[in-house]
Amino acid sequence: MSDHAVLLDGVTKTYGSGAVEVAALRQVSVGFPRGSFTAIMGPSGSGKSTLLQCASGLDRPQSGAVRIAGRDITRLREKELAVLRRDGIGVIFQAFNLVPSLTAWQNVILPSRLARRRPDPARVRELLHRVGLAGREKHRPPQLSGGQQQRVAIARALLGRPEVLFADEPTGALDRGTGHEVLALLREAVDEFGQTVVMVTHDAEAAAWADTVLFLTDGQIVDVLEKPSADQISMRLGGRR
Ligand SMILES: Nc1ncnc2c1ncn2[C@@H]1O[C@H](COP(=O)(O)OP(=O)(O)OP(=O)(O)O)[C@@H](O)[C@H]1O
Repeated sequence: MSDHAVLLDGVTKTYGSGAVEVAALRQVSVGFPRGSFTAIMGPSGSGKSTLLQCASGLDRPQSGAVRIAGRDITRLREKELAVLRRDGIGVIFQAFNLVPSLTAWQNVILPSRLARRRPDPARVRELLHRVGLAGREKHRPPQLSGGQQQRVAIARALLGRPEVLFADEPTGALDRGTGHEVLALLREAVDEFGQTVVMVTHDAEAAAWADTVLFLTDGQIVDVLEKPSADQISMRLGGRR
């Protein structure tokens, strides 16, 4: 058994064809060790979201393999992939995918219920509290701001303690305090529960919570920093903060 929770091997993803063809990922090979926290950074359009989409099985690459728990998910049938995505993978993406007719609480526990698990109400309460939604449990998504909806999605992704958590800009829409709490929750998922977190971010301070920071440019990994400080990350990004 590999000690990688997720392994990409020669992953290539191209959008469009002919004159409008864009190579979003070019032969990307990278492993995310079990129980590690990785941040992915890079300029706009460098392929960060595409990497998360392919790694989480939301999109299929043209070539290459994506192994989760040793299985190449690019070869799974839709039904098998849906089960893996429900039970083993948590996603925190900008498209929140909340059910508008359900309350925040009901949205958080929905995947567990679909998987026939019985969520612990104390844990649901704690998660909603820590993402700053105490008192909002009965609100439905249309009654919540965009950032609050995203926090419901974060609590939902954390509740099932999936092996792997993919997060695309999880703190982008949050104030500093709530962003800090969300990063602490992701760090705790790794340190206390051995989960694997892969997070795309533009923010050097957020990336400094990770064990490893990967830099993408033009669909390729061009640099890797281990345990960098926010200042080292900013310097690598060219002094911008
Ligand atoms: N559905 C699509 N159709 C066509 N091109 C796409 C599609 N999705 C992404 N691309 C292109 O693929 C490249 C990589 O996009 P991606 O969204 O992965 O970049 P990113 O690094 O996440 O950018 P950002 O930081 O702006 O979110 C870009 O050139 C983008 O225009």
